[in-house]
Order: sequence, then C-alpha cells, then structure tokens
Amino acid sequence: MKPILNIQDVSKSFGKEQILSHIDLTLEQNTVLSLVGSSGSGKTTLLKIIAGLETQDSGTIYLHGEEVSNMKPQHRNSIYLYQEALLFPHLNVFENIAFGLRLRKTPEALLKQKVTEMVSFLGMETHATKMSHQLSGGQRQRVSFGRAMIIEPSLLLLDEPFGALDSVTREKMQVLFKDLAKQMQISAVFVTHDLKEAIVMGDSIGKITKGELTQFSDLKSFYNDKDSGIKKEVEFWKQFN
Ligand SMILES: Nc1ncnc2c1ncn2[C@@H]1O[C@H](COP(=O)(O)OP(=O)(O)OP(=O)(O)O)[C@@H](O)[C@H]1O
Repeated sequence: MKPILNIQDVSKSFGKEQILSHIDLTLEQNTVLSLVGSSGSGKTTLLKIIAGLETQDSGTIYLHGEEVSNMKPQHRNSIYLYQEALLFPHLNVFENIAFGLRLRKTPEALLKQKVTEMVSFLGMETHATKMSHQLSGGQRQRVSFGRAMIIEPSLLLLDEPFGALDSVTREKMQVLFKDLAKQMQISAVFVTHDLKEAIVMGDSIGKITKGELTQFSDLKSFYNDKDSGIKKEVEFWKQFN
C-alpha cells in the first residue's frame, strides 16, 4: 500500500529565518503521526505546507502517491483543523455537520442518515438543533470534528485541536478521535505540545528541532530518545508514587 503522505526534502524560510530544513516524512495509511516540537519550531508551518495553505521554498509533497506540491488546498482532499473550532454561526449542529455533504450535493435521504449517525457517534443527539453559541467549547470541538470527518478526507491535519479543553474533556476527545479515525480509516498528522497526548494519539511520532525533523517509527524509540523529554516527565510523576 502506498503511504498516504510522503514529504521529500521540504525547506521553508520566512525572510532570513530558516524554519524547516530538508524535511522528509512518511505517513502510512490509516495511521496517526503525532508531531511535537517546542513553540516556534515550525509545526504549524509544516501542517500548512501539507494542506497547501503555505508554500514550501523547495521540496516535494505526495498524497496517495500523487504529487500535490503546487496544488490548491481544495484539491488535496486534506482538512486542516485548528484549536478554535469554527462553526457557522447561522447553522445549527445538524446543519454544520451536514455542510460538506450539501456542498457535494449528497441526496437528502443519505445525508440525513449519515448526519444522524455522526451526531449520535459524537453523543450530540440532545444538542442537534442548538446553534454554535449555545454549545460548550468541548461540544463545539466535537461538532467541528464531525463536520470534518463526515466528508471522509483522506488526511486530517490537526493543529493542537484539544489545546483549549480541560483535561477530562481532552481525554474524552482523544478516545473519541481514535475511535472515529479507526472506524472511518482516517490518517492524520496530529500536532501537540503535550508529550502524553502525543504518545496516546500517535502510531508514530515526529519531532522538529532546529528546523530538522526526526521521525520515530514506534513509541518505544521515541521514549528511548534522550532529548524527547519523556523520561524526564516519567521521573517527575514517579516521585509522587
Ligand atoms: N507568515 C509568517 N511570516 C513570518 N514568520 C512566520 C510566519 N508564520 C510563522 N512564522 C514564524 O515561523 C516560526 C514557526 O512558526 P510555527 O507557527 O510554525 O511554529 P509552531 O511550532 O507551530 O509553534 P507553536 O507551538 O507556538 O504554535 C516562528 O518563528 C514564527 O514566528
């Protein structure tokens, strides 16, 4: 099976500041790659380049084996989702989730069935007619997930999607996302500052340091990397045992 995403030798500077330097990255189908790195290391820039929202200076990007390096975002079949879940204020929950299907002119009966299933999967049955301003932050985030996932994008690009949520809601969302991704066979790049979240969410992990990306093909090798910070974190929590 071809990797869903393959990045070769991508570099990017803003003015004199080199942000990304010769980045190579591979994401296998139906897997999630967690992307970590300190603030300002270039995680968002890399996601935006993959989505086509930012242009690389050099290098090549393939989605499903097809070169998309210069393709417009709307033709890449990828969705970029960031922290502040933006919903259409004039549409209720049901219609927000239905939006992408309406754009694609999905027949009404099928649309109703799909949206109803998604609303129920998200646990939003009792909120389906609420408008965005009547929802909590976590509920809004769930709806924005549903809206993104219902069109079955081949690649989801998630930029700190749970950053604004409290820890309990955050853990619920992690489980929900993993279930949805598995069920809908979605591949994703998941940016997070939180090492624990990176390990929970990722099948593999990428770390950007000084513009360079190191890809750990499994969690064990990430744990064993002395610069990952994981061992330090584990030591910290051990002292309370
Ligand atoms: N449009 C832009 N013009 C100039 N500099 C930019 C632009 N976008 C990003 N940068 C710079 O590129 C660097 C990387 O930014 P980016 O947002 O990719 O980092 P990040 O790893 O996502 O950070 P954080 O974890 O804080 O969100 C930063 O130094 C930022 O100031």
